[in-house]
Amino acid sequence: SPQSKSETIEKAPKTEMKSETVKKTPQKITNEELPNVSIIATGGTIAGVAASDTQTTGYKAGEVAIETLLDAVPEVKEIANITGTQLVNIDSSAMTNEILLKLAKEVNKQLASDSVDGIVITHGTDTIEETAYFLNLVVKSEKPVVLVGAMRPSTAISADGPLNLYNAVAIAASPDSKGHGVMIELNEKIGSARDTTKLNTTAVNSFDSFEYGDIGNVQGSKPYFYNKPSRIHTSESKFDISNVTELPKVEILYGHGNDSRILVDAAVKGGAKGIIHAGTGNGSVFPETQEGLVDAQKKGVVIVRASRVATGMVTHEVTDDTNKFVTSDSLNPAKARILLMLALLETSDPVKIQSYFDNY
Ligand SMILES: NC(=O)C[C@H](N)C(=O)O
Repeated sequence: SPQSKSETIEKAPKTEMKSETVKKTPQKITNEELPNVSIIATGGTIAGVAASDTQTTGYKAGEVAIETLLDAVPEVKEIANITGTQLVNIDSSAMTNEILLKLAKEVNKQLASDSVDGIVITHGTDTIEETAYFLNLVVKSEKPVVLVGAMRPSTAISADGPLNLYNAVAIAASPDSKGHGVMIELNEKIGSARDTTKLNTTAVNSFDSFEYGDIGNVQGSKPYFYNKPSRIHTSESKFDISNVTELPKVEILYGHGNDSRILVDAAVKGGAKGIIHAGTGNGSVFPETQEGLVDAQKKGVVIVRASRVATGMVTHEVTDDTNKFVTSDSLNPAKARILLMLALLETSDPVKIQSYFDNY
């Protein structure tokens, strides 16, 4: 079960693992001249430990604490004053709505302070895109928030965590990064929270925003930006979780041939307030499942037609108006679930909810 440990590190620990270049280049700039970056650690493979340095699967994610992550990359102290908080230490497949709310409140609290210029969140890659999109919708600040993970555990040969973490700090420390919404950094790429997704189960270059493009990249301690997300995010977003203690239950159902309504009925019985249907093609639904969804909608459950296909939008059809269904635009089912949970805090009117899907 997720550990809930909260602590603040005033100074990053000294480490033995320094490169020669770092040793020979004493810092000339005083700490007061450096931006202040807060790192919030939540676990993941970036904090994962394997039995040997050649083991890159079957390891335990969310094992080492933030101090150890920083030990591996002491160079971050040359580009920012670092403070650290260990929020939880979990494999991100175990992410809960409770932790999402706790994290969002912590981020908003820290960003409200003049002593924080940007935030880096270390996170497992399995659900990093959902957490990033959630924060993109509820963070009330223009300051940079960067989520970072790794595909190889911290103990692996050529672990990708240290450079990813260094690059994430470089992004969070730069004034150029303001106003881009929440970002995801892996593999020197800067992706938007809305459009970046995991594309490969194990490869280091797993993350991409393949349909709409990355927003930038980071090279030599500096972010370079080329695109700005045009959908509503952060300060402009209407979603406010400051007084929210629980998110509505939303289930995702995966469409397929020879489907049935069994899982739709189970979701309704289980108390779902919303259902994301990851349909075939352009969000198509198997006939019996469709009947189940129409019945669920009549009971007040909000139905969103999304797609199990990796790219493209689900178009809104006249039949959706008749059925009172919402369509997901170009959000994948996992991200559609995040938006629907927040939308349901406001309303259960499908027309209103459709307008959120069209704009966020
Ligand atoms: N690469 C990773 O971080 C995967 C891991 N299962 C996690 O999401 O925590």
